[in-house]
Amino acid sequence: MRGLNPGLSFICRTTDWGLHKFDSSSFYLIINLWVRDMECEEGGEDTMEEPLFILPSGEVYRNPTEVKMSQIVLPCHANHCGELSVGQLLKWMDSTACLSAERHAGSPCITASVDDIHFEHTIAVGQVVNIKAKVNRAFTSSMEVGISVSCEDLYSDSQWNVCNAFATFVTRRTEAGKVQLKQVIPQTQGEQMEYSIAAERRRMRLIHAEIITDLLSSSTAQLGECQEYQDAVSAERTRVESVELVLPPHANHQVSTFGGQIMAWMENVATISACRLCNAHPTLRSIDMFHFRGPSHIGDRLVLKAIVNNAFKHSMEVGVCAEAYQGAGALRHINSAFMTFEVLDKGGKPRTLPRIRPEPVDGYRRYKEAIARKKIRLDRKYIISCKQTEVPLSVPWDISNQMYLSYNNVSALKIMAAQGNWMLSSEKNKVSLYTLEENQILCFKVETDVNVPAEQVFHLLSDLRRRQEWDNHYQQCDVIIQADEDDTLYRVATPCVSKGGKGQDFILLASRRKPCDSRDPYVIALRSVTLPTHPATEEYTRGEVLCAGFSILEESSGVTKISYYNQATPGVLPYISNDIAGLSSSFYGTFQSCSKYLEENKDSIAALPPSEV
Ligand SMILES: CCCC(=O)SCCNC(=O)CCNC(=O)[C@H](O)C(C)(C)COP(=O)(O)OP(=O)(O)OC[C@H]1O[C@@H](n2cnc3c(N)ncnc32)[C@H](O)[C@@H]1OP(=O)(O)O
Repeated sequence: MRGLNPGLSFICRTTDWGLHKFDSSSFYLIINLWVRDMECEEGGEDTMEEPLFILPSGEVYRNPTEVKMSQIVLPCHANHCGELSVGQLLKWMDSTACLSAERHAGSPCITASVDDIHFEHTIAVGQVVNIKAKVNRAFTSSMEVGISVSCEDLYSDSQWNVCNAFATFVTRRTEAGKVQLKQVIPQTQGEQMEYSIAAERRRMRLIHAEIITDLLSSSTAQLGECQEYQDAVSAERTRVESVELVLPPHANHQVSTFGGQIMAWMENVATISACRLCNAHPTLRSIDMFHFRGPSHIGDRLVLKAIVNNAFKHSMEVGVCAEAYQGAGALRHINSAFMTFEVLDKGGKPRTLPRIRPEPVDGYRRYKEAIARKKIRLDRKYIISCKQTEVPLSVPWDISNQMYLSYNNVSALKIMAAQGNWMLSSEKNKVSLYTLEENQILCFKVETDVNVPAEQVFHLLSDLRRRQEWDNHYQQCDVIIQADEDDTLYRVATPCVSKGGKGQDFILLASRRKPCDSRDPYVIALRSVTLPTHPATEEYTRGEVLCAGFSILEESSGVTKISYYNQATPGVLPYISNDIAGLSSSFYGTFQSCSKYLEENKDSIAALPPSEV
């Protein structure tokens, strides 16, 4: 039963609403879900496949935008080590994703960007590459396409994941102007989840360049002088410049330069550059976002430049840039990316790399920026790539991981909200309490309708300082840092629940999001973070929240559904006591005072100028 003692009674300490308890029906639910979870793992099911979804007509549902490509890796697709060249893989990924985008749009589409990609495995000649792409969400003229790549060994009948990527495609403008794409209607739970998180990924994508620039300028300023290493390789030695004439075979079906071909050329020069540092075969591990800044056409000369920006113990960062010109025309910036390489020994372990000696001025800048980007990448890996259950409760917050922490905060809440197997536990005065256990985490959802427009509910609930006005579990709430317009760090203190005991305090990151379109809810996500300026004190027990928050959706004019979510982690489950009545009455009481407060104050919120709502 994985740490669960059926004889124990349970008390769950949730962030906001004090101590809550469960009854035996909840306990039965927890056990059942746990057992189901274990059976899945032991059965060794293919985790890459979504379960079949049967339509009311009895037919098996298949996403209408889904496109699949399978390719046997031949020697002509491979490098001299017999591994599929990543450039070739990028071409196949781009084509598959473009066909999916065009299936949704019904018109020609171009690649605008491809988010960061991390390659888990190399693929050998003779193995099969299976690529699957589908449109997760359409915005105005752009859409996010999710791409999954797996490798299949036909002789051993085994499959494994190679990478996942998200690409943004844009429909070509017509003479009438920008095209408005039709919406994607998610059908399965997986599609619902991707649809919901796509909005958050888009937000991050569009601010990515600006945020990274700010981060680099603040963090490189803190770095001291470059370290001098004996036997370091001069960065100049790794510089590569190569030109390609864009010929008809390099064009896509719309007669502009095929995006996959540009990425493949970039990967080629980056590999040469990496090889010059280590004099060995480098393996590409990850690529930081490709952004296609402008088009290129047949007859263009594409100038590709690469250089090793910095080499660390086991990895190096190569900067690559693609520029185009026609005849005597000026250079146009087409694309830039950063690629991380490793050199593997015979046992597949990363080898120690030679260090780099940068050139003065620009070389130093690139060297320092590579250190800052490495930290950002590690933070990203730690926060985003970890499974939710592996992320420690409180992650240290700092300016360099702010973007990924707030992404993680919002997406974790959206993932919880998109779960389809919530079970109604109890209902009272139109407030419903649901429970769900996933991956050893017990989740709660409390839902009610209020006669207040969603925007006003959002305004009131997203300022945690105002919560004391309706929630007596919030004793004190102060803003510590206003990270940006939508992300705030608070310290919240709650009163003690037992006689003579201590109160609890929390350091919370609150991330608020307005809807991307009318089908989206307003979201207020909360999670614990740690801040060196706010350590735990003697006076309070430091409490932690893995994932909590509100989803606020206007169902009809002036009627809004408020859903409050919270998670209890395995760590607190053993302390949970067997009394759902306590849990329910606390949730009901708090929710009712919240609804009452909203309805009483809606006029004062409505009177606020639009900029403040
Ligand atoms: C067979 C594979 C397909 C191919 O080979 S395509 C060839 C390679 N790709 C290219 O040549 C594209 C070159 N880039 C361009 O033409 C332009 O930059 C591009 C993508 C049209 C965007 O131009 P803009 O002037 O920014 O146009 P816009 O402001 O109206 O925006 C249009 C929609 O694009 C989105 N967008 C712009 N930059 C982005 C980015 N970095 N990442 C993700 N999305 C991005 C933007 O949000 C807008 O979306 P929406 O219309 O609001 O839904």
